[in-house]
Amino acid sequence: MRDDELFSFEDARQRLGESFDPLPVPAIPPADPDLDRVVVELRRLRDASAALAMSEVELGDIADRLGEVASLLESRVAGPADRLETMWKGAGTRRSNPVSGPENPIAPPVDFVGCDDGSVMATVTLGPAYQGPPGCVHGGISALIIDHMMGLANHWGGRYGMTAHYELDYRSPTPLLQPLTFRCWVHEVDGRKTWTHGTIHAGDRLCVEARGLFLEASVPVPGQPGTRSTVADGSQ
Ligand SMILES: CCCCCCCC(=O)SCCNC(=O)CCNC(=O)[C@H](O)C(C)(C)COP(=O)(O)OP(=O)(O)OC[C@H]1O[C@@H](n2cnc3c(N)ncnc32)[C@H](O)[C@@H]1OP(=O)(O)O
Repeated sequence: MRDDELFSFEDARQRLGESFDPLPVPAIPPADPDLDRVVVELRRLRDASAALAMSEVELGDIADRLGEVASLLESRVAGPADRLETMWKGAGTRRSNPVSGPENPIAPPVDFVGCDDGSVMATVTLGPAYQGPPGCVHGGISALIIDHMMGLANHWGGRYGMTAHYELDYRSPTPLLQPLTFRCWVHEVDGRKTWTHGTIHAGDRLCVEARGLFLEASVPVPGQPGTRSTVADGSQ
């Protein structure tokens, strides 16, 4: 097989044959609209804070005001252990995962689309909060997004599993502040094993190639004795 064939998604669906039976992810149930608004505001703070160091802002006053809000929230929300249990109810972690979760301020967020060709695709522009080399996306952020997206591509291809092995080639710098196209697709399946590939492009330029091996597996769900999650659909 030629190297470029390893990174061709166009025949992903054909390659999967009869086993390509997309399992659409149901729409995320809406939450209290004010909850989503809170996270939108937190993301604005995240992006603004990346530029504070050289600003003219009176930072002492800002720190005091943010501290008041943080104290108010901390005194009223469940602790991390309780939250780990409740976040598996309803939409599961689809609302809280660090890549696309509307409740997670560190999620850029990334919105994914399942394509007829068997791949999953997303276009996202990342800002300075995700910087690694000057003006470029941190390599770990690229890895985070693709790993998560491979899980969705597996789901879209009728597969599931946990990442057992994952490798990336960073082919050229991945720019901040420009639209990036992420694409992932199931490359090969064998029993419990799914090999999934992914790419990031800036325009026509290839930035990252990734390969992952996923193994069918399950883990216990916090707070639900006897229940295990297969990481099949992003929630259960
Ligand atoms: C929808 C949203 C999705 C989000 C997706 C996010 C994806 C993730 O980040 S998952 C989190 C990161 N991954 C993990 O934490 C996994 C931790 N690892 C594990 O739990 C285990 O190693 C697990 C379950 C993957 C495999 O364990 P186990 O089932 O015992 O596998 P095991 O029986 O040893 O091996 C099965 C086969 O896989 C192969 N294999 C196992 N691990 C590897 C590996 N790292 N590299 C290559 N091959 C491997 C074995 O050689 C064996 O092959 P064969 O059957 O041909 O002999």
